[in-house]
Amino acid sequence: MTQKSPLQKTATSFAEESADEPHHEGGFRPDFDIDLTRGGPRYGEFIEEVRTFMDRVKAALPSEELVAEVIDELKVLNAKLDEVAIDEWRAPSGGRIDLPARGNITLPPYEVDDAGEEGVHARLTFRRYHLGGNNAAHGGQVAVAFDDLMGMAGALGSKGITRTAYLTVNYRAITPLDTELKLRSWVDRMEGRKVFLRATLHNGETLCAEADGLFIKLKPGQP
Ligand SMILES: CCCCCCCCCCCCCCCC(=O)SCCNC(=O)CCNC(=O)[C@H](O)C(C)(C)COP(=O)(O)OP(=O)(O)OC[C@H]1O[C@@H](n2cnc3c(N)ncnc32)[C@H](O)[C@@H]1OP(=O)(O)O
Repeated sequence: MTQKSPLQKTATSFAEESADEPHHEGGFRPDFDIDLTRGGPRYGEFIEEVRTFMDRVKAALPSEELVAEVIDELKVLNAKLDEVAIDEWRAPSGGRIDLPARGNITLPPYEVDDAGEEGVHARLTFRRYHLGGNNAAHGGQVAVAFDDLMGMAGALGSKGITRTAYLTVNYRAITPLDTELKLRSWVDRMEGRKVFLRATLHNGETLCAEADGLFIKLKPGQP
C-alpha cells in the first residue's frame, strides 16, 4: 500500500468526523471525495510538464517559426483536452491531495509536511513562471500561496469550509525563485463564523512575507 501524505491522513479523519453533518452544497464542497485515481498514476507528471512548459514560455525568446510550430502543437493538445473537459468537482486538478499543490497548475507547487488543527507547514518553490522582476516572485503569487494555505488551515482549524473576507500581505524581503521556502499558516483566533488566520513565508531564517486574514466559515449552501 502506498504511504499517505500528512494532508491525506488529515483529510481522511476530517471526512470521517464530518460524515454525520449535513451535506454542504456551497463553497468548496467538503464532501471529500478523495479519489486519487483520477487522471491516473502519471497525472502528477502531466501537471509538472505543464508547469515546466510555463517556465519555458516565460524564459523563451522563440523565433517566429518556433512560435508558429508551438501554436499548431498546442491547438492539437487543446482539442484533445477539450474532449475530456468535466465540471470542477470531478476534475483532478485541485483535488489530487496526494500531489504537490493538489495538482492545481495555478498554485505555486507546494508540499504539505504537516496539516491539522494546529495549522499547516508546507514547503514551496516559486519558479520562473512566477517571476515578478529581477529574479523575485511576483507579489500576487505570494498572496495566492498565502490564500490557499491559510484557507487550508482555516478549514482544518474551524472544521468547516471558509472563504477569504480579507487578506493582508506584508512583503518584508525579496522572495527568491527556484528556492525551497517554508510557509506556515495557523488559526490565530475564532469568533463565531469569523476565523482569523496568520501566516509566514521564510527563506531559511529570512522572513520574506507575512499575512493576516479573515476567513468566514460558510453556512450550508452558501456559495
Ligand atoms: C485536509 C482537509 C482537506 C484539505 C483540503 C481542502 C483544503 C482546501 C483549501 C482550499 C483553500 C482555498 C482558499 C481560497 C479561498 C478563497 O480564495 S475564497 C475566494 C475569495 N473570497 C471571496 O470570493 C469571498 C467573497 N465574499 C463573500 O462571499 C462574503 O462576503 C463572505 C466573505 C462569505 C462573508 O459573507 P457572509 O457569510 O454573508 O458574512 P457577513 O454576515 O457579511 O459577515 C460575517 C462577519 O464577518 C465580518 N466581515 C465580513 N467581511 C469582512 C471584511 N472584509 N472585513 C472585516 N470583517 C468582515 C462581518 O462584519 C461580520 O461580522 P460580525 O457582525 O459577525 O461581527
